[in-house]
Amino acid sequence: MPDTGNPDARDPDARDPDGGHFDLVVLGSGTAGTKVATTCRAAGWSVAVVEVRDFGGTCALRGCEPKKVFWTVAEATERARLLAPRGVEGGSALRLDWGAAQAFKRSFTDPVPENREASLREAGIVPIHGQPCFLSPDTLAVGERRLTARHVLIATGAAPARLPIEGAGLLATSDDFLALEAMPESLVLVGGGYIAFECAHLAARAGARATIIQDDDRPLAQFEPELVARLLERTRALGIEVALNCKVERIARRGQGFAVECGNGRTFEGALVVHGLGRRPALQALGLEAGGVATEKGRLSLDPYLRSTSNPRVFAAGDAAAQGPALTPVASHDAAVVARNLLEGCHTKPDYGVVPSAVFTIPPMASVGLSEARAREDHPGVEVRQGDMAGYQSVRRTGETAAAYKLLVAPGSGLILGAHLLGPEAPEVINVFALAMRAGMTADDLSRMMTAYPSGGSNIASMLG
Ligand SMILES: Cc1cc2nc3c(=O)[nH]c(=O)nc-3n(C[C@H](O)[C@H](O)[C@H](O)COP(=O)(O)OP(=O)(O)OC[C@H]3O[C@@H](n4cnc5c(N)ncnc54)[C@H](O)[C@@H]3O)c2cc1C
Ligand SMILES: NC(=O)c1ccc[n+]([C@@H]2O[C@H](COP(=O)([O-])OP(=O)(O)OC[C@H]3O[C@@H](n4cnc5c(N)ncnc54)[C@H](O)[C@@H]3O)[C@@H](O)[C@H]2O)c1
Repeated sequence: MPDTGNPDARDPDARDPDGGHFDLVVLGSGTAGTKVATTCRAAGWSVAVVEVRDFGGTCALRGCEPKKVFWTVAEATERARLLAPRGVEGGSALRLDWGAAQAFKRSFTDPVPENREASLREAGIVPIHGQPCFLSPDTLAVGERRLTARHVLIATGAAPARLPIEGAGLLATSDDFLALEAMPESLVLVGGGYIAFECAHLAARAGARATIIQDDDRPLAQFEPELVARLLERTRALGIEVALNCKVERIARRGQGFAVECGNGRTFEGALVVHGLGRRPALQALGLEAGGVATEKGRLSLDPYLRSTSNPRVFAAGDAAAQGPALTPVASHDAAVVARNLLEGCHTKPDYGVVPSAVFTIPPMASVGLSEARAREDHPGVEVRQGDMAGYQSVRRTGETAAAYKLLVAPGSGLILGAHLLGPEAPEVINVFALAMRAGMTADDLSRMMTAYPSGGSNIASMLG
């Protein structure tokens, strides 16, 4: 450990095994917490990270990473199936083997807690297991242990939103879904957002009968309606039922499985019912009142620098802060902002202007920047360039039939305001649009850019016309 001249930094754990004073106590070891902890530690601060579950956070253990492992296997299966009549002999008989994919997933997730904890220790950070609870504005209890802190970072992530209906306790979570050893023969996904669509697409490829229930007529409302409509068509063609305008009112056990009853009289049955109703900041049991940390409607009250409005020693980042979309790159961005504000004084605000995101269905859908509706409000006369891509060679050679784009270009300046893509390479190609937007490139600049050919990126010039 480098000698920083700060006595707390030498080894706070050894100095006071039952507690200790730290420059920074971080609550949560996910993307946001780990990045702030390591950045401040590298600057010589004494840092502890308190984690109530395994070290590693949602993305690495129960979110993006394990989901993308399953997606990669499912996508390979689907690709082979689609290309079966075009030369992949035996492709139509292929199916996702969930048990084998689960074992593959665990080869990624199982080592994470030990590795994350070891790398924190190596950096000179003190990892602490347990549930932290504020006792006062600068003191926390973790079991019997007492920690005092110059600063506290709340990076506890999010948890499934509470559903105030009878039988809500019967809902499985995305954690449970991603931990399944075998895929049940049927499942109902309540909510029509990222989690429901991603899980339903995986489940269908593993042979399950999947039903998505959405309370209104706008599933995946963060994405463009035309692209969502195309994805819905493709989703239904896979045999996934998508029930719109169905508000769940009661969940009950029925036989070996469950019945989900909706306000409009419809009932859906499945061996498993999965929560996909949104996630909220995980702030329970933190003793925020004792810490003088104000909340409003279940969210932390933060200033533009991600600092508590009521306790200036406390900051928040990522899903717990809930200032930007609940996504890993946002957690990472928040963390960089908070670390700067802690180390250099509060001058930096987060910038959520260019946040690319993808829903990992098969085919996937991706988006960055403004929606058409928003662009029309903010930029009257916005140019909308849109079209179907099913006939593009890069799409045709995958066998995929659902592919489309919508690009929004500012009138006059020609700047790209938003890009929305559906199709096999959407999550990769969207990053090119994100880069162009971040760099302030115009649509003309971008269409003049050389791209490797043939690739998903080489479609950009055609899309821009
Ligand atoms: C199924 C799923 C799939 C996802 N897929 C994607 C994706 O493909 N791309 C993407 O960008 N985003 C995805 N996300 C969102 C992404 O995972 C989160 O936005 C990101 O992990 C947030 O990081 P964070 O550091 O804020 O919180 P987290 O990673 O959730 O870390 C919070 C940590 O705090 C701990 N904690 C909770 N309460 C306490 C407490 N009281 N005390 C101490 N510790 C506590 C938790 O155990 C956790 O380790 C997905 C989310 C889910 C659920
Ligand atoms: N690929 C990714 O980046 C990814 C994947 C998974 C999760 N996430 C993150 O996690 C968050 C949570 O995911 P999620 O899918 O749970 O939430 P979500 O916000 O994406 O979707 C929730 C859906 O449930 C619907 N809904 C709400 N109440 C309902 C009710 N009573 N009955 C029926 N439908 C109802 C909403 O209208 C919405 O369509 C996402 O918003 C996203 O930020 C990201």
